[in-house]
Amino acid sequence: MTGRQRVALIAHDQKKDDLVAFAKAHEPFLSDAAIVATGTTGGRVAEACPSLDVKRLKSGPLGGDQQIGALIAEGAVDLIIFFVDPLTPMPHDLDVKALMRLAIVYDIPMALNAATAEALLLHAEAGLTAR
Ligand SMILES: O=C(CO)COP(=O)(O)O
Repeated sequence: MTGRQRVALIAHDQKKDDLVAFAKAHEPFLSDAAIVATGTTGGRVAEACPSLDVKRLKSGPLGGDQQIGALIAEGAVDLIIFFVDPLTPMPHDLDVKALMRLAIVYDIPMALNAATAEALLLHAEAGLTAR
């Protein structure tokens, strides 16, 4: 993949600390990327990592997952890091499922937990195409 990577960052509430730590650990790579994030996640990441270019969308339960889904459909996302909380029921579970479905439809690399996110960014940082 060439050019500036377009990375979507999303985390459920119980996973936000983990995603912030992940973003800090990968700040050099992410500071070269154009980042979109759901509202609260984006605020947390931008606060912790001032060097990052983070575009904040709506909060997840208010449509943020659907906005990211729309960006996927438009071909505007190269990589998705989504730290999912599998233990808490969500009012917007259908939106989360729809986002994941579109990532599969368009074959966009998507990490749903920290271990996969590490692997995906190692790959991207090595300059390898992620797909
Ligand atoms: O709910 C989310 C993803 O489903 C995340 O939304 P926030 O980043 O606004 O908390």
